[in-house]
Amino acid sequence: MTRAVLSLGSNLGDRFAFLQGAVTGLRDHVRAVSPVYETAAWGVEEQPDFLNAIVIVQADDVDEWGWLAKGQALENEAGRVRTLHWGPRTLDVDVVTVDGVTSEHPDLLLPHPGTPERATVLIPWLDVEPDAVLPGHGPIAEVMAGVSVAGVRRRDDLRLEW
Ligand SMILES: Nc1ncnc2c1ncn2[C@@H]1O[C@H](COP(=O)(O)OP(=O)(O)OP(=O)(O)O)[C@@H](O)[C@H]1O
Ligand SMILES: Nc1nc2c(c(=O)[nH]1)N=C(CO)CN2
Repeated sequence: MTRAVLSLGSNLGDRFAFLQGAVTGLRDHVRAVSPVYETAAWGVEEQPDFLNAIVIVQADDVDEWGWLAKGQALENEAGRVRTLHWGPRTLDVDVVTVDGVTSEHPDLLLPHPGTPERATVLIPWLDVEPDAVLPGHGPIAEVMAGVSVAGVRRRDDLRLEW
């Protein structure tokens, strides 16, 4: 059995519908879904704001590569076109962590190396798992203490169904 933390992001088209589509696609495996956050883009800053959320999933028969494949299938279903690195996208699904698994394979780095710097991941993750630990970095509450919360706003008017 594996349990994974997935990060969802969208900043093109009907952003909320793309996040909801991903959660619906994962529904057999979903254990928790965070609130939705409106977030200023990092990386390439001249692009529309993102909606971000975290989903906790669990399954008997899905390993870390299986979670990556499910995420990529959902991105493809959302019509994602790969253009600019860190550029706009209808749907991004990152595998943040998989319990008990670390990986240095470039196609599947675990934990996802961006996590310790990204309030867009840490804030929604804290909402659903306040005691979570990021392997190699410690409790996420402590990691978050060193990260700016600027540009991250909770959207209580948006709620993902699962
Ligand atoms: N933990 C991971 N989760 C998702 N994709 C990963 C992970 N580790 C490595 N990758 C690889 O990253 C590539 C996808 O990169 P993508 O274009 O989505 O990056 P990005 O979302 O723009 O940037 P970032 O990965 O920094 O969030 C894929 O080839 C995938 O195999
Ligand atoms: N706020 C925000 N900015 C981003 C995001 C994201 O999910 N949220 N994802 C990116 C590429 O992975 C690039 N920039």
